[in-house]
Parts: sequence; structure tokens; C-alpha cells
Amino acid sequence: MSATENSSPTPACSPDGRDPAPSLLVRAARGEQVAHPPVWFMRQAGRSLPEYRALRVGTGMLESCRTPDLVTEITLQPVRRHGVDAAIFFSDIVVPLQAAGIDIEIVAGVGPVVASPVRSAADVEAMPRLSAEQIPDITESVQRLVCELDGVPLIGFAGAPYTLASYLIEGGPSKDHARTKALMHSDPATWHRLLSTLADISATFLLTQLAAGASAVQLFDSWAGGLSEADYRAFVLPHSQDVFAAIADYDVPKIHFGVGTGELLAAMRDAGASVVGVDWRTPLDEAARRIGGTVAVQGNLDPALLFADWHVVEREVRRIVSEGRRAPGHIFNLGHGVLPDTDPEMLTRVVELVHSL
Ligand SMILES: O=C(O)CCc1c2[nH]c(c1CC(=O)O)Cc1[nH]c(c(CC(=O)O)c1CCC(=O)O)Cc1[nH]c(c(CC(=O)O)c1CCC(=O)O)Cc1[nH]c(c(CCC(=O)O)c1CC(=O)O)C2
Repeated sequence: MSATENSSPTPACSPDGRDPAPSLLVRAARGEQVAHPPVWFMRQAGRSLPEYRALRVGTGMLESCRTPDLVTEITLQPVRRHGVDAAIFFSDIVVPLQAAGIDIEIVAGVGPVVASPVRSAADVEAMPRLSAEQIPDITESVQRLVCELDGVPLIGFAGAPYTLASYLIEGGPSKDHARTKALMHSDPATWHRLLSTLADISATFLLTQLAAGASAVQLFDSWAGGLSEADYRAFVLPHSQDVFAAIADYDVPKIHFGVGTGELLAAMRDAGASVVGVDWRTPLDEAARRIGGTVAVQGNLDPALLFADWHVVEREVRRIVSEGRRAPGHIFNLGHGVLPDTDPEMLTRVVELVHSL
């Protein structure tokens, strides 16, 4: 029976590439000597790929994320096309919120939109929790992928409590996160209750992916870089720590990433990460110095530079790989997600170049 006919994993592919032969990604994350850095890209599946755009016609984003046939195929597309060293589970940070019962949609061209923003103690009190039983499709998709990936590691992911809270409070994407910061400072009790509820939801989503066979996880705190270190440590870090503590029993790379977090890198390590993701603003050797040289780094090509001429991209990739060699371990990635209009050929060339260095 093939994996696609059976939702439970076959022994041949259940604990997967998660040992006994650790993948390049796992070895680099552990700081072991590797010939070249492993490479994958945030948002490597998705709008940059014509085969993704074709498959998505007529199906909404969140519906796609809950349909194992689509999730499996979309997750595999960039692995086949680019030869990346890891797959990232095709989903979104708001999937667990919707699965829990929160009225949230992803509107094309806008992003996540929340029907009733969460702004008061009563709103937080009324928030639902997420149980593993509500997301059997996530288990099925991960199990199928682990089989189909045949040793290529699958990275599971979730949004961190702060970034999820920012969408729930603002009601959608926001540049300044003004309502979020206002609630944080004017009603700390409600704030901590909200973040603790979200930490629970994130942990359940990650645990589900790990139990189904994911080889690594990434916790996205995309918007944490908008906070001072003092606010981050007081209002955010304890909740991100709770998420990492919930998955501590899994001996897998635990990547923690945010945009504009140059001042927060050490604090994000303190959340419990074994790999810290770095955007393009901080060189990787400097990032490793700020982190204290104890964990691996991931990054950090500016996604906008993929629109420049190849000689620019080549120079930048070489610089990043060389700076990454001065860190205790390096996973090559962009400094944030692939932009939708990126020429996928550029991504394939970056993979080939990193593999040749
Ligand atoms: O600007 C905003 O605040 C809204 C952003 C937004 C989100 N989901 C969204 C959108 C609209 C859009 O991308 O156009 C909506 C969204 N999520 C995704 C897609 C697919 C694509 O980009 O073409 C799309 C666009 C879908 C569509 O319009 O058809 C899928 C997604 N989101 C995410 C991931 C994980 C990853 O990045 O690798 C992945 C899957 C992995 C993959 O595609 O390979 C994670 C995610 N979603 C989201 C965030 C918050 C910050 C950010 O977007 O950069 C983050 C974390 C992050 O990337 O830093 C929220």
C-alpha cells in the first residue's frame, strides 16, 4: 500500500530522515562540519512558482492548507524544482487560529483578516483553544510528506505568540502595531493571558507536526523586531519560551526567526532556539557574535536582491557563505520570504551555487 492510500505512516518512513542518518540540515544545525551549508528558502513554495499558481486556481489559501493532496503537492514542488535541502510544510501562521475556531481569512493581496479583533479581557476569555483532534489533516499531510520526501527533511512551523497576537489585535496586517503595543502596556494582565493562550495554540500545532514526523521546526516571530529588547524580554520572551519548552523532548533543530531583530538575537536564542534566523540587516558573523557563538544561524540573503543581475546575487551568496563559516553552524536561507514575483530560475541558481561552495 502506498503512503497516499494510508493515512498512518509506514515503518519505512515514519521516523524518517529524523535519524538514523541525520540530514545536512540537522548536521549543520548541530554545528557539525559539513561540506557546504544546507539551503532552503522561506516561502519557497508559493506564488513564485507557476506550477503553484496553476494548482491554486479556484481554491482559497486556507482551504488549500487544509487539503492534504494540495499541501503534499505544493510542499514538494520547490524540492523537485530547486533541489533544496529541506521542505517547509505548506501552511500559514494563521492556520491553527482558524482551526481552533477563530473567524480569520487570508484575503489575496491583503493577508490575514480577522472578523472580530481581540482587544479586551472578555475577548481573550472567549478565545478557543486548539486540540490535536481538530487538525487530523495536518497529521495526514505531514505523514504523507515524510514518506514522499524520502529522507529530505521536512520543516514544520508555527507563528510565535507575539506575531499571532499582532494579527488578532490589529485585525489584519499593520505597519506600526500601535493597538498591539497599546494593549501590551495598558493592560498587561490581558496581554499575558492572550499570549499564553496563543503559546498553547502554537505548541499544539508544532507538536502535531513533530509527532507526525517533521525533522525540524521554525517558530516565526516575524514582527518582534518592532519591539525594544526590554519590551521583548518582559512581554514576549516568556511566552515564546513556553512554546519551545513544550517541544523540548524532540531532539530536532528548533529555528527561531524574525525580521529586523538585530537587537534581539541573543534574546531570541534565550527563547530556547537551537538555530537563530537572521534577516539581511545583520552580517552572519556579527549575528553569531551577538548570539554568543553558542547556536547555529540561518540566513540571510535580501530577497529583493534576487531581482538584481546574477553577478550581484553571486557576490552576495559568496559573502554570506563566507560570513556563515564564522558561526557555529550555518543554514543558508533568505533574510525573509521569497517575494511573489521572484524569477524561480534565480532560486535554482542560488541552490546550485551554495552547493558548489
Ligand atoms: O503582510 C502581512 O502582514 C501579511 C502577510 C501574510 C501572511 N500570510 C499570507 C500573507 C499575505 C501575503 O503573503 O501576501 C498568505 C500566504 N501564506 C503563504 C502564502 C503562499 C505564498 O507566499 O505564495 C500566502 C499567499 C497566499 C495567496 O495570496 O494566495 C504560505 C506561507 N506563509 C508562511 C509560510 C512559512 C514560510 O514563510 O516559509 C508559508 C508556507 C511555506 C511556503 O510557502 O513555502 C508564514 C507566514 N505567513 C504570514 C507570516 C507573517 C509575516 C509575513 O508574511 O512575512 C508568516 C511568517 C513569515 O513569513 O515571516 C502571514
